[in-house]
Amino acid sequence: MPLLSLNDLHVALGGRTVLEGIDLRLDRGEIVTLVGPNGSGKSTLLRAIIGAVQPTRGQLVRQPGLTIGYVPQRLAIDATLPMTVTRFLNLPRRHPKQAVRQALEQAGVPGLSRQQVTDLSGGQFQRILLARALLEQPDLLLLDEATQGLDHRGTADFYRQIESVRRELGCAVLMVSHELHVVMRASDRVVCLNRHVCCQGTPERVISSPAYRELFGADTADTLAFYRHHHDHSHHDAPANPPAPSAAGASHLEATP
Ligand SMILES: Nc1ncnc2c1ncn2[C@@H]1O[C@H](COP(=O)(O)OP(=O)(O)OP(=O)(O)O)[C@@H](O)[C@H]1O
Repeated sequence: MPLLSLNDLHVALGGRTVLEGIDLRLDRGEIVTLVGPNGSGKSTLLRAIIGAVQPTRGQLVRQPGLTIGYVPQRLAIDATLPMTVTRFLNLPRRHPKQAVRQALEQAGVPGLSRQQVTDLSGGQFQRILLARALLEQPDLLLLDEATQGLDHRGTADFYRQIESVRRELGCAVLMVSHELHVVMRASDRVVCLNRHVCCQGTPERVISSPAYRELFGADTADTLAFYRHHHDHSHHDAPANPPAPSAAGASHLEATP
């Protein structure tokens, strides 16, 4: 049984259909990225999965006992409120000390427990939100543009952390991202959304599909291909984050550096 399956899912907000006929299945251990233009329904889809919005038609079937960790697009914290990271992670309910320590380690920020939340950098705060989601021991981790506002390095580091979380916990990850060039390396599958699912498959298949090119432009697809070249040779300056091997059977888009 899949962790989650959406069958012909429709969602209407304010009397307008924003998601239409969504069929999607998520299995344990896979990293799936949702891409799509602004307003295409990506956040709404995540919110439907956590139960914050109700489908108007279709089915959303969760594996019994499924636990979901959710990292929202943004979270406003009252800057005048003194609060340590540990205290923040224990809201709204307390967790054992060991669990908090472990979540911070898994999020890649083991040393931040006593830091004031308001003193954290943007990248550190996103890691704390990730730790908060990991406290739930999720089978499925949902990330809604979790790297918004981070620089290129911070973004790449964050996605590397997500891959390590997936390895350690064996959870599935569904993430919304606009940073396609970075996400390409970390995703097993890309789902392109524009109210309905336009196309889905391995990153290579999606960027070369006509539906994707129509939405984002052929230029974007060609630029992205550059980021996923395959190394059968060595460089003098090895990249800090070498591209992951491509999935078997994927169409091969290659650019020479
Ligand atoms: N509470 C609401 N009431 C009415 N319409 C809404 C509501 N929330 C979202 N919408 C509309 O639903 C559509 C999808 O919004 P959503 O936030 O899911 O898109 P998105 O793909 O995540 O966008 P972005 O990339 O800009 O974050 C948009 O047209 C938005 O205006």
